[in-house]
Amino acid sequence: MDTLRWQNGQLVLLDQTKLPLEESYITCTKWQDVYDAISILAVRGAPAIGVAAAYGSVLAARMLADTRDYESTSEFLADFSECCRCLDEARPTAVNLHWALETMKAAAYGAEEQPVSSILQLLEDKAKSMQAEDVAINTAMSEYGAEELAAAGKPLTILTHCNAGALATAGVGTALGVIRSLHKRGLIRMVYADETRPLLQGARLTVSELMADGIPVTLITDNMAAWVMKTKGVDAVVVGADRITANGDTANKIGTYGVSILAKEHGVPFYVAAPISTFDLSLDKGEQIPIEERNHDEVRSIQGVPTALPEAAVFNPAFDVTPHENIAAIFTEKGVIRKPDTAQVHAFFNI
Ligand SMILES: CSC[C@H]1O[C@H](OP(=O)(O)O)[C@H](O)[C@@H]1O
Repeated sequence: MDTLRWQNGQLVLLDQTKLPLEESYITCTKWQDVYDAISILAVRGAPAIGVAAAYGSVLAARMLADTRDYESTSEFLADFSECCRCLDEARPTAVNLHWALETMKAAAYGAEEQPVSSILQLLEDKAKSMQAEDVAINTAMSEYGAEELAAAGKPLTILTHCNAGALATAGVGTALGVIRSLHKRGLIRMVYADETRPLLQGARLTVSELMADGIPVTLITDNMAAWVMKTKGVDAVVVGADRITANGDTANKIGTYGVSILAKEHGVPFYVAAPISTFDLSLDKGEQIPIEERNHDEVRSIQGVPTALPEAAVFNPAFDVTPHENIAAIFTEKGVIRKPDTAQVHAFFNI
């Protein structure tokens, strides 16, 4: 199952809202299709959202060129930027969406002396290279993370939250990439996967990914994490990320912050695996990260089956922020940031 693939000038997305019981695909022929797919989490996960948006911008560029005979490239670029701005509004927290669209805009403006037809091909090539690069990024990050955790010298029991796997990226995943690499080394005893309410990315996606790879995994409900840490010998927590600020504060799926506190209480090291593109160094600390709030019916139901009265008041933040003090290390494709804080992050980025 490909999370996403560019096929005959169209973006084909695995519809993750239907997994794990149904494998169906959404074919995006215009950028608005990509916007919709991102907003309903048919495609999800920071890196995958970025790559999908990059292809969405290619669809936008083609639509503009097909519907108007531009007198100047600058007019085309202005309209293209507006489409990118609209795509950028699909979801607010994962910075990879913004990073990817800024990258595509920079590529387009870097060729503003060229005719529109050349820019169309350049944008398609750029989106394809972004997808290929994410594959390599995942692999490099996974090795750095596995190397760090292999130092324990024994098979490990890992707890993870949400899905930071192949379904969240173009490659093997971030947190699940580290777990896959550890498994290849014979260093996974068990993975405990939080179901991750309300949308159950852990139960629906992480468990099925790891089972498909023959990696031992046990599904737990989110409220079991503390007891599992206390009674099951969890050696480490490894999660993904959606946005990391300059001091190492990390936004990730709602519930991650609580897991980090439980980990601290039980003396379990807490790790984040994320690509460089997930860092937002324009923000000094996590309280500045925009937190997406989603439809209240996601909390009043499970997979569409009502579990609360329709009038029940609801709070539905899709993410929370783990303070850098709770994070033992951040694994990236360029290396490991241990005990992340502003000084460590700046040193890592040579700022
Ligand atoms: C590899 S990033 C995955 C990251 O994205 C998920 O959020 P969502 O499913 O809402 O896109 C979750 O925070 C994961 O850790």
